This record gives sequence, C-alpha cells and structure tokens, in this order.
Amino acid sequence: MIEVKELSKLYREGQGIKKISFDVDQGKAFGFLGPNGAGKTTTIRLLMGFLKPDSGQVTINGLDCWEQKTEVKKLVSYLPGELHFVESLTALEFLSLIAGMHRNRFQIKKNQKYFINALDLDSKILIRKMSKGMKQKLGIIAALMLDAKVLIFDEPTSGLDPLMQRVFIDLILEEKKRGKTIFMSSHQFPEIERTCEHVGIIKEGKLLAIKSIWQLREAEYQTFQIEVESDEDLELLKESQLNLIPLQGRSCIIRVAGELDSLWMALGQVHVVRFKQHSLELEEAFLDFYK
Ligand SMILES: Nc1ncnc2c1ncn2[C@@H]1O[C@H](COP(=O)(O)OP(=O)(O)OP(=O)(O)O)[C@@H](O)[C@H]1O
Repeated sequence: MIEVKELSKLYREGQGIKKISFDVDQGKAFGFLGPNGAGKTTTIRLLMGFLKPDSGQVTINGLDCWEQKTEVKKLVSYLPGELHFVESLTALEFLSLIAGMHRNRFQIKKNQKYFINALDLDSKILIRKMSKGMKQKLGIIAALMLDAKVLIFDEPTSGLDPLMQRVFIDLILEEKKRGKTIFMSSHQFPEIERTCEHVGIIKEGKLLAIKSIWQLREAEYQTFQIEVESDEDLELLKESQLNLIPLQGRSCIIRVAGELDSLWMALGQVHVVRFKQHSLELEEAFLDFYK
C-alpha cells in the first residue's frame, strides 16, 4: 500500500533524508523510530505530498504522492506532529467543521462520537482552554473519524497520559482489524512494539535497519540478578563465558541473548542464594541502534 524507493530530500543546509526505501502492506503497521532530527517528519511530509522529492519514488496505493497528491489525500488521514487548531472553536465545532468538508458526513459523525467516548474528551470545551494532551486527543479523533484507508501519524501519543496511550494502542489495533494501513513515527518503543509488524530505524537521514518486531524479540537479552553463597562461587561464574556485571557483595547481573543453556550450566556449578529475573529488555535491544 505504501512504497518508498530510494527516496531523498536534502534541505539547503544539507540535512534531510538520503535514499530511504521501505514498504508497508495493506492492513499492516510500520513504526518509524529515530532520535530528534533524524528525518521522520521529513519522510512523512514526502508521503503527504507537502514536499517534492529530490530523487526516488514515494507512492500510496500506486499513486505518486507528489504528482497525484489530491488523489492520495482522499486515501489518507494524517496527524501532524505539531497541531494547529482554530482556537476560538469548541472541540465539537472543530470536528463538525472537518466532517462538513467530507462527503460521508453521517458516518463521520457516528465515528466522531465513538472516538470522543473512547478517548474521554470533553468536546464542549473551547480549544483555547485545552491542555496539550486534550488537543492531542482532538487531533487523534479528527484523524480517526474520517475512516481513511491509510493512517499517517507523526508522534501520535506525545502529550498523552499513560492510560490514554493504552487507549490509543487499542484503537490502532481495532483500525488494523478493519484493514487499515498505518505508518507511525514515534519515540515510544512500547507503542510500536504493540501495534506494528515492522519497525524502521532512522538516524541522520539514513535508514539504519528495518526489523520485524519478531526479529527484535529474538535478539533480545534476558537479564538475571544472581547472588551466590561464597566468593569462590562468584569467581566460578566470572570464569564462565557469561556476560557478567559484578554488583556489591556476592551478587552480579548476568545478561543472556537467546538460549539459556549456558546460564543453567554455569549455575549448576555454584550455590545460588537469590535469583531474580529482570523485566524483558526489548526496548534496550532497540536502543542499541540509537548509539
Ligand atoms: N524546513 C526545513 N529546512 C531546513 N532543514 C530542515 C527543515 N525541516 C527539517 N530540517 C532538518 O532536517 C533534519 C530532519 O528533520 P525532521 O524534522 O525530519 O526530523 P525528525 O526525525 O522528525 O525529528 P524529531 O524527532 O525531533 O521530530 C533535521 O536536521 C532538521 O534540522
């Protein structure tokens, strides 16, 4: 549904994106992660036809995002990273204004109610009086209610509290069940992990890697905190080939990638007093890409 081939856009100062390629199948979600200034928003602007590529191709449903931008816009709903509203309207007035611009107005009104309830937004309040998080909810509702085939979201959960971040994830999963294709930039690994099949990691305008979430899980470390009975036991563990970080006393942290056989073998040689598994560190495996 989304195809990006060797896409480049350089700003006058030299930054931008260089030869980026990826695609997103219909009904799937692609997460786009990377540090500040990496090129996420630039890529999204090219997808939306706001910028003309220097070279390469970007299409949605076979339509060129620059040459056929009017047609593309009919398929896509977009949530910008920085939201600008008519501040003198209430949320409801703003949503009605957006609904009025579209043909399937009745269905949009129905969706609007559903998403207002799901995100628990007080829709009668003036936008001027809304907090950052409330404005973000309004932006999400405006984007989702249009029932577009493709959703392009730039940092959708920025400003949302943890409960609302969860609600957002559930809404995205519902949209996927309805066949929507989703492209989402983020700094939040957990929301990408829970919603996307693939994640692209961008840095300094270059796509460093595209990984399936499944691949990242395979590569993840498991971490254990272990206390042994004697100094000799600790020495034995240190002599093993395990990835070991000594702590105070006779305790240490051991990190294991993949199978745990080597850990069980080493622990079989010593007396273990305390054994604790730390929470999964998928996010840490991903963070290696940032360095
Ligand atoms: N209009 C512009 N003119 C010149 N340079 C720009 C422009 N927009 C972005 N850039 C530069 O291009 C690079 C990529 O910016 P972009 O906004 O795409 O990053 P991002 O990954 O979305 O960052 P963030 O996570 O901070 O939102 C940055 O170095 C930025 O300074």
